[in-house]
Amino acid sequence: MSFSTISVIGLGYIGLPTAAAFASRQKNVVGIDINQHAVETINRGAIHIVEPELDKVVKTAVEAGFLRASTQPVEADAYLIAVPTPFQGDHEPDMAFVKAAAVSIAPVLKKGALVILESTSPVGSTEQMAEWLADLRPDLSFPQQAGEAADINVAYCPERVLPGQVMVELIKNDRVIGGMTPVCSTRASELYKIFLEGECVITNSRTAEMCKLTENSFRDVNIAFANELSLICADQGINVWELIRLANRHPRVNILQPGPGVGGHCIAVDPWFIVAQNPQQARLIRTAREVNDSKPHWVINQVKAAVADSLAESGKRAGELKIACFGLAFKPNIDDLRESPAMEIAGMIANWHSGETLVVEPNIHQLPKKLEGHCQLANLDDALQQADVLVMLVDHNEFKAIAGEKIQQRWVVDTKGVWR
Ligand SMILES: NC(=O)C1=CN([C@@H]2O[C@H](COP(=O)(O)OP(=O)(O)OC[C@H]3O[C@@H](n4cnc5c(N)ncnc54)[C@H](O)[C@@H]3O)[C@@H](O)[C@H]2O)C=CC1
Ligand SMILES: CC(=O)N[C@@H]1[C@@H](OP(=O)(O)OP(=O)(O)OC[C@H]2O[C@@H](n3ccc(=O)[nH]c3=O)[C@H](O)[C@@H]2O)O[C@H](C(=O)O)[C@@H](O)[C@@H]1O
Repeated sequence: MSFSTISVIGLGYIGLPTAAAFASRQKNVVGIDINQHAVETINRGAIHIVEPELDKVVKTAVEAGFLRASTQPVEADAYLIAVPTPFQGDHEPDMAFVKAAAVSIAPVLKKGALVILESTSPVGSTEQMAEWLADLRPDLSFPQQAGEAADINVAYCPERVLPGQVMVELIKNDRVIGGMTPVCSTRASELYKIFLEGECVITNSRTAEMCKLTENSFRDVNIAFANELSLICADQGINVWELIRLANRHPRVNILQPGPGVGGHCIAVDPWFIVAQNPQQARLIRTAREVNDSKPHWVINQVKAAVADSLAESGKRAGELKIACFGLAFKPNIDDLRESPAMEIAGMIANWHSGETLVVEPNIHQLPKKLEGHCQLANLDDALQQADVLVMLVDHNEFKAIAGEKIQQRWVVDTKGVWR
């Protein structure tokens, strides 16, 4: 069966670009979201999130009539579910959004439909989702009972785009396709081939789920290695960035970069899904999470030491001393503050410091609520002129371009090694 109507459930950083990619290939796409504001914005041909090039693709698709958004699920030939999968409690995966999405499409499912889970999910989630659907639609057969002959095909197809490059990577990256049966995989591959230039690599749903978690855990473990090195080097009086540059000259060594910690809502979250399912075996993955999560606290101690040195040198009282934090985003040149270690550090500094804490973040116009009343949003030049202690947290292009003489004679804590 061909795909004349495609429905994407969840129109956020993943769902909206995916919906727009299908619509740009002249497929009839209906995006579903529980967020009324997102739905209205998209139906105006605008976007509610920041991602380069997405605005143009959405505008064209909406104006051409191929993309529309709604809060009400519709009958479709294929459904892609891209809703959040955060953790809850002691880092347990929270599948409530996926369940709600599955429950919402169950009444409109028709024989022959394909349902794809894209949300990053623990192993077994696709089978669980198929169970939820089967319970609600006893009149239809699903792969867990009917195998290849099922009325509804179900697959897990994870997304691996990098925020900031989504519109390129969505099309170019290879895609792992984890069907519950080979027929499910074939149909899912046919669907993605509508816009995909990368390859569809077929496996089963459990392996595809684990593959997504593995990719992000791999990155987390490697960043933890760099962060651990930064602690060791600080103790040994060695410049960690020079060390990594040198070590990376080895043909088989490729160390990532240390920083203030690991942020974003993926790398700092997904490895916990493996730990939650396999706590005994996932020792390295857990430790990497702990190393990365503890980095902001180490940075705070560095800041406290710099403040003590600055006070001793200047003879000022603590309340007279100004600290400037450079960057709040979770990584360079974006405005996304989710799970950002820079935010955590700025907040901790402001709570601890009795003087003024300035924050420079060129990608936002207003301080997030958490920091309101505790810090002041300052422009780059004012912060450079006024602050006694400079804390570099995010290597935004604007900060990398600061001339060396502007930061001289100040106490500097540089978590990204850009002002060395
Ligand atoms: N953002 C990224 O770079 C990547 C995200 N992922 C994964 O993709 C999934 C989605 O992530 P994002 O798009 O970043 O999240 P997001 O938070 O930007 O968007 C999710 C959207 O789903 C909507 N939603 C929630 N429950 C719903 C429901 N029952 N029905 C309809 N809509 C509903 C929300 O209102 C929101 O607009 C997550 O599992 C995430 O881990 C995977 C790869 C990359
Ligand atoms: C394996 C991998 O590269 N996964 C990507 C990742 O996107 P995300 O933007 O979260 O990753 P990132 O650029 O590594 O940034 C995560 C965090 O790690 C930090 N970071 C990154 C690289 C590095 O050398 N040092 C470092 O400290 C960043 O500053 C940031 O705080 O997670 C995405 C996701 O799953 O949402 C995934 O689609 C992306 O392909």
